[in-house]
Amino acid sequence: MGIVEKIKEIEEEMARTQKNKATEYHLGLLKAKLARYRAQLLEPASKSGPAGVGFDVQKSGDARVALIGFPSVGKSTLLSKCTHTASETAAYEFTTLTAIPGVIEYQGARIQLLDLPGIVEGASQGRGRGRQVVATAKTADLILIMLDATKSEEQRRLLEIELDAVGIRLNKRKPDVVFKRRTTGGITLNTTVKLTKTDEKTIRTILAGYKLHNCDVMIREDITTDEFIDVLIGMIAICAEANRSFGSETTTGTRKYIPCLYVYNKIDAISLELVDKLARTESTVVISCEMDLNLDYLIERIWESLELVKVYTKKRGARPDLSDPVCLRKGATIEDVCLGIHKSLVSNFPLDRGRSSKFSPHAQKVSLNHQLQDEDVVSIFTK
Ligand SMILES: Nc1nc2c(ncn2[C@@H]2O[C@H](COP(=O)(O)OP(=O)(O)OP(=O)(O)O)[C@@H](O)[C@H]2O)c(=O)[nH]1
Ligand SMILES: [K+]
Ligand SMILES: [Mg+2]
Repeated sequence: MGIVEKIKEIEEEMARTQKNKATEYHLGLLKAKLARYRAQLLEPASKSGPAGVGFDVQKSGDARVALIGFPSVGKSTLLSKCTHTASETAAYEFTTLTAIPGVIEYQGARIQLLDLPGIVEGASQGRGRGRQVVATAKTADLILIMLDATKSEEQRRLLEIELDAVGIRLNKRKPDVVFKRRTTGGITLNTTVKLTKTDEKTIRTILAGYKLHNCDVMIREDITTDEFIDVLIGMIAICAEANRSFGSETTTGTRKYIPCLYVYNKIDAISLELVDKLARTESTVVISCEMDLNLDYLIERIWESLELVKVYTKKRGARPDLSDPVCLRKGATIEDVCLGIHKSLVSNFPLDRGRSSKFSPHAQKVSLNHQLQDEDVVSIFTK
């Protein structure tokens, strides 16, 4: 029996099984199996080359934003409007056949916007260039799911399914579970909160289902069985990857938690009522590329969603350089600033000295791992 049939069989059994306390444990096992088969399905085929590898476009700038959508929703039109790069646009599907990078300059940041080919249902399973597209999406700091406002609401869910299938979790936080593999000692399961949506027995069954007989698991939030399986598969993939030692973006089993904006284009062609309804939806921006509607607002929302912080650098005895900020991801440290300037700076960093402050005279000496706030001014002393 092939994997696809096995998956179908499990899905049927799950549909047949009533959901209650007595079956929870059995369902957990089925879910674990299902997730494992789906991950296998997405593994690169053994001989047919490195499927699941993204387009070979160099990352550049301070962040990468990927445009994902069905054909002809207006992805290339958007790139051509928001950046100095022209990407071919046309009324027929699959106009764009490769990844086309452009740059959005905003608030001193250089944001790479990637125009990608349109994808179709089943893209994640190797249809068309879809697999390459979704693999590229995995390398993004923000995903723009671009939708045609004149088409059915169904498109949005279909795209989410494709991204989910390659391990992309949109607008979700990674569940707080710590997992450590051991060679002996059995399973140690610790929780810091009361589990109300799953239970210890189910978790142990799932671990056994994965032949994980020796490990430490620490659960720090009230997760569901599905969430547990998801984190577990992600962690197994990371371990497998570490053993293989090639690029992290190639394995589909790993999970990536990426923020996402839903962008409805072509609002010039729908009713005002519908525009209003869509605009009120969470994480959603409505635009018209053709009529230049709301494009500035979209860029503002992109900037916000990326959560970049701007840091100014200052030479000793000089005023801070406000014209050329360094943009970093939220949570970035002094070490990241040093790495951005020159690799050797970190190794030469003598006594953990750096300074970070607002424009106040109360400069503060901080260490390499000090986290930066927006608009901090940083001076680096190597002696
Ligand atoms: N009415 C309307 N049409 C638009 C708008 N934006 C783009 N279009 C049209 O939609 C068609 C497709 O635009 P593209 O930018 O080529 O779409 P795409 O998503 O890049 O398409 P593929 O590369 O084939 O996947 C073109 O005929 C555009 O003129 C818009 O805001 N309103
Ligand atoms: K097109
Ligand atoms: Mg295009």
